[in-house]
Amino acid sequence: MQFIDQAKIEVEAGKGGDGIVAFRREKYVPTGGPSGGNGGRGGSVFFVADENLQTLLDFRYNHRFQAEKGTRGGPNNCTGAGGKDLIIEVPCGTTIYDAETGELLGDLTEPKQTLLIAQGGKGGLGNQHFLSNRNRAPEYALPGLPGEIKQLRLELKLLAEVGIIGLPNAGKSTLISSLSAARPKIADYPFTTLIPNLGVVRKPTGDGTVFADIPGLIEGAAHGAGLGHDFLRHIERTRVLLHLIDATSDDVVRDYNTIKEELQAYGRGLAERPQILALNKIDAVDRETVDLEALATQLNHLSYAPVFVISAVTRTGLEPMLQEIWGILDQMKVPQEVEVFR
Ligand SMILES: Nc1nc2c(ncn2[C@@H]2O[C@H](COP(=O)(O)OP(=O)(O)OP(=O)(O)O)[C@@H](O)[C@H]2O)c(=O)[nH]1
Ligand SMILES: [Mg+2]
Repeated sequence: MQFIDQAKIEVEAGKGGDGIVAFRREKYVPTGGPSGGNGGRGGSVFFVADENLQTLLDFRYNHRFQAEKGTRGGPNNCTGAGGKDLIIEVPCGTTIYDAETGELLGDLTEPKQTLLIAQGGKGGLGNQHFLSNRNRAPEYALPGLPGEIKQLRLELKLLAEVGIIGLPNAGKSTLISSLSAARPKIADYPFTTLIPNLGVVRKPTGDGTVFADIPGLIEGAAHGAGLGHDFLRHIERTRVLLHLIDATSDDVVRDYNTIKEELQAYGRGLAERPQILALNKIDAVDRETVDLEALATQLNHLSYAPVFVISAVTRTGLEPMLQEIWGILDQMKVPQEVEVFR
């Protein structure tokens, strides 16, 4: 499922260091020549594509980026130190526009791909540079030039990795808001008028993973009922399905099967996508009359998928469920080692 994540930032390259006015002062040399060094170059700003980043979430908290200034020139013709370049890491697939003109500045698609975005200012020339036959003692030097400043708009097509599915009212929207505090700013994807909820959930490693709450799954969705086709097409691009089932329903097995049949009817491998089940709303279940353990076991036998019992409202049981999801996603990233028999 694709969405567009956006961020607006300002980058400023470092100003060049000023050139200085100085003269040689040596023993027995009454009037030494000019010796003011040039200023150092200001640091530039670069973008680098990083395959471990998934979203532009970090830019929501950090809008302004500045590279280091160059330092002033020194006496004895010493050139000032250059400012350090600033490297900004962005997810692969980030497109960078000039926010003022709308001009496309670059598209970072490959890991480690680099783009110079704002050039550091040149250092100013020291007075030694202005020595001439006519002026043996120039009293002036040039200031460093300012670094480029740019207002940028970053755009990234987000891929939701985890799709939350289930019947209406199962608690999908509630779950996504319990799992994720921050939400990316989303521009709607052209072919749907309803925007599924997106949430970015942080892994223990700090990376963001995009979860999408996919509404509109009802009986007959695979044949186009409701918004079925559109949403099922979205799910095709997620890697793990989190199937939410209302534990207070009078027949959780029927509910599970309804969605399962829709996935099967749609085909294209959806029914075979790694899936985990979660019996939701356990806070509202009357434990006297409902045996949750037995229900979970029954669903597990039906689906061969891990089953968790959770409450999206009280946030019970969410942690182990997330652990399972991270495990599945990690396994999909790392190619399994293959044993070779000779
Ligand atoms: N007691 C309890 N109620 C819950 C829980 N999760 C969701 N609900 C309630 O269930 C109702 C439906 O929740 P939603 O999150 O809107 O469900 P949904 O799956 O997004 O529904 P649709 O968008 O219509 O498909 C709301 O009244 C929620 O407050 C839970 O863990 N416990
Ligand atoms: Mg909803």
